[in-house]
Amino acid sequence: MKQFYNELLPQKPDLIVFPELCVVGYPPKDLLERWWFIEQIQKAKEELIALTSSSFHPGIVFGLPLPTGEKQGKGLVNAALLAFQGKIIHQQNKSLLPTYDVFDETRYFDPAQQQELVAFKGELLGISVCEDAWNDPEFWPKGRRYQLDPIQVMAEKGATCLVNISASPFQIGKEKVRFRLIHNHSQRFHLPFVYVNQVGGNDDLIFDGKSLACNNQGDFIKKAPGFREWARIVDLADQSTLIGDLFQDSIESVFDALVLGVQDYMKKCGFKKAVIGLSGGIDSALTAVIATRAVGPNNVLGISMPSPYSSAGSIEDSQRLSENLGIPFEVIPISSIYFSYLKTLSKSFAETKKDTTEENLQARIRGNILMAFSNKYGYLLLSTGNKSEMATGYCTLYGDMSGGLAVLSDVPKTMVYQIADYVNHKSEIIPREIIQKAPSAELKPNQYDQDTLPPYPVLDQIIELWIEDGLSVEEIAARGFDRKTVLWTVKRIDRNEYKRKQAPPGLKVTSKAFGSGRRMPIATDYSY
Ligand SMILES: Nc1ncnc2c1ncn2[C@@H]1O[C@H](COP(=O)(O)OP(=O)(O)OC[C@H]2O[C@@H]([n+]3cccc(C(=O)O)c3)[C@H](O)[C@@H]2O)[C@@H](O)[C@H]1O
Ligand SMILES: Nc1ncnc2c1ncn2[C@@H]1O[C@H](COP(=O)(O)OP(=O)(O)OP(=O)(O)O)[C@@H](O)[C@H]1O
Ligand SMILES: NC(=O)CC[C@H](N)C(=O)O
Repeated sequence: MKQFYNELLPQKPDLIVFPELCVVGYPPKDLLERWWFIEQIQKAKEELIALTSSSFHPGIVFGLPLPTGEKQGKGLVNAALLAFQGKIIHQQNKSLLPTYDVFDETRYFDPAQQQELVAFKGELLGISVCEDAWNDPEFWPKGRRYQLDPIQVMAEKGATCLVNISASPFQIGKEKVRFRLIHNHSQRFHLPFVYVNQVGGNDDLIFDGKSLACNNQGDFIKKAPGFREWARIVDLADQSTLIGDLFQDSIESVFDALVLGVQDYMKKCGFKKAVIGLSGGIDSALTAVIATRAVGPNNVLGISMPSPYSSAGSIEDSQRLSENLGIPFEVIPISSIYFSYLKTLSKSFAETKKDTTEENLQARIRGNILMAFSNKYGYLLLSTGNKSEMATGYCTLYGDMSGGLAVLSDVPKTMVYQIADYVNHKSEIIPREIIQKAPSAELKPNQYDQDTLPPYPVLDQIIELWIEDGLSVEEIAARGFDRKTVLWTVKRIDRNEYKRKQAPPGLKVTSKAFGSGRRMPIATDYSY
């Protein structure tokens, strides 16, 4: 923050705006329950105020948790402060505390009691915090709506300029929603609107930035690029509106989001290098591309671990992928370990037939080897399972589910292919053979995903309707899907909740990811 402040000073801005809770990151979760954490926030606040002490310096708006000093309630607010000439000249707390999906703000914060404006350099500023700008019926199709509209209150009190500081995580299609939201406010009240969003990854959430500003007609006059920190001066009287393609293509933005998610997870957790099991399949290939883009080719190790059931292509294709990416590559055959396991267990399993037990042994041997590299060299193991597999439990607990971060766990298999096509749009990075081969776990002879699962285009639509849209079995079937397939899929999704509870955290890119925003019981028995 200080660096940006100092960089912008020579351009003599009036006001510098930073995002919601920028002092602590979003969401700080139960750290907010530690008194020493709150004390550190106070120190950071004083340092930021001190930046503005010279009378030549601009004001700054920034977001942070602040104690209310009250014995009642939660005792904290999610606040926006305006500091100027070494003092706080305005505090506006957040009114609408989102408590749904990944948001849990009523657990920690008390809502604002009122909306106030602040006079600043000839303007009356209406400063709001993220969700306070989201009370627009257009965006709550299921009827959820707050009674209060803080933006309307500020406009009616006579604001001449609206500022919203946000921590709005990425999800597919959300960019357009935010644009419409801010445009609507600006046009409705004939006021300029400055919207400043966080950027960076925090665990499962990826903040894409893409801050923007409208003039008093609702025309966009500045848009920040996505997925990187950026600061520019905006003249709110500017009438030269942005035209052309305002929205980033959604597949490209999912790729960028995943890269940033991996990059920040590794940086913030102290990992320099990552390790990935390369099967010659598309999931591990795409994971390797994302990791390479995130931390550079010298920091990603690909390991091929052929078993008796691996196709010849599994090693060759992985090797070609590694060459294309410029990442180091090792081959560690697992056949002898696998046969040794079978021998060790042969007496105990003598009366039994081969089943998934033997399949899973291979996945677990690979998981063990990858974790040995993680332990020995401090690599982060990236797991490769996609959303379709995580939904249906088509993955082995303590096997291919091993790892610290599940890069694709919110990316349906059909989207994995779309992202792979995007990756290859300029030149072939993922070898064509990897994209064209039929998905196979290669854990027994002639095993293909489609022998166990419905075709991915069908499966992914059912998953979306069940998980993201919350439809019932009957509603999904009414959309033209075979009822038996729908029932099989949703039962399998429910039955595999136990696996997802033990899975590594995954990066959220859809409106409903498995993770902090979807809380389901494991032990359930209800009719569909
Ligand atoms: N409610 C519950 N709470 C806690 N634990 C529960 C449980 N229900 C079952 N379990 C346990 O879970 C075990 C079954 O889970 P698990 O051991 O994972 O094995 P399972 O799900 O039976 O088998 C894994 C399946 O995934 C396929 N696979 C594996 C690896 C990669 C890929 C791929 O294409 O990427 C596919 C593989 O071919 C097989 O069909 C049971 O033996 C039981 O111990
Ligand atoms: N032969 C192998 N060598 C190295 N890693 C493997 C191998 N087979 C499987 N894995 C690891 O286990 C994960 C699950 O792979 P699997 O081949 O079973 O199915 P998949 O979900 O179709 O993945 P992929 O598309 O990457 O093959 C792979 O992504 C990879 O990380
Ligand atoms: N931090 C917030 O208040 C985020 C909630 C808001 N609806 C968003 O996703 O942008």
